[in-house]
Amino acid sequence: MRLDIVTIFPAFFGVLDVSLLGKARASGLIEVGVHDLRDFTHDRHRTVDDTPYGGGAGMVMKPEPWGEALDSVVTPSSVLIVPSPAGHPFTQATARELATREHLVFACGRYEGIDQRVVEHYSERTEVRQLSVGDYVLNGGEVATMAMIEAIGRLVPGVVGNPESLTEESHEDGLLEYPSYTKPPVWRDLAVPEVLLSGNHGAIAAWRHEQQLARTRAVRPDLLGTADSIEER
Ligand SMILES: COC(=O)c1ccnc(N)c1
Repeated sequence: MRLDIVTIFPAFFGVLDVSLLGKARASGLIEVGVHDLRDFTHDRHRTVDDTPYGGGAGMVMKPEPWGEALDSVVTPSSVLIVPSPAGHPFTQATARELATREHLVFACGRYEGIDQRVVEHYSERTEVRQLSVGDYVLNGGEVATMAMIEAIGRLVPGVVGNPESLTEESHEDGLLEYPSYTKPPVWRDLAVPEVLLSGNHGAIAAWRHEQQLARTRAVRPDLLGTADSIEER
């Protein structure tokens, strides 16, 4: 998989050289290119924004630099991802799907966003996905892009050492994950649930599934379908 990121803060993505993704890059599983949008400007001030047509507060990112920057990385088989609070929800299912793609390009907008014609133009040439990481606003797409890259990157085969650890996580099966415990068996008078020490794998699996259902009902009832589908889970 190759990732290309266009941003006015390229240094922000230096962290991709460490952590899990650092190893994925070193092993060649994931190639990452970070591009400074200002390198695609031609004026002395390296201008990337201007006032909005129709008035209003803030500034809008100009289409010309974005056109030159994206032309340098986007191909017909790319997925152009534009992080936006107005985007479709980015979920674990989205991450799973994008982890199967060969080339992802992230366009990190700032200010009041990118001139809409950029999305319009590239939608004619490649797959464009406007994606939101939650119902809140950030100052720029960089943090959202980092979150999406981590969620996607860890699902790329070979990136996470033990693929088993990916199957029992929150949202993988539509439920929140069960609580986890490790040694010591008692800590500050708090004991690990007996069933987990029983060695009875059937009882442990049943307890964990019940914990998933209880947690999901309590914290994220929106993830549960109709009543009958809950029992099927
Ligand atoms: C500027 O980008 C955002 O504010 C943003 C991007 C993706 N998801 C969000 N919830 C916000």
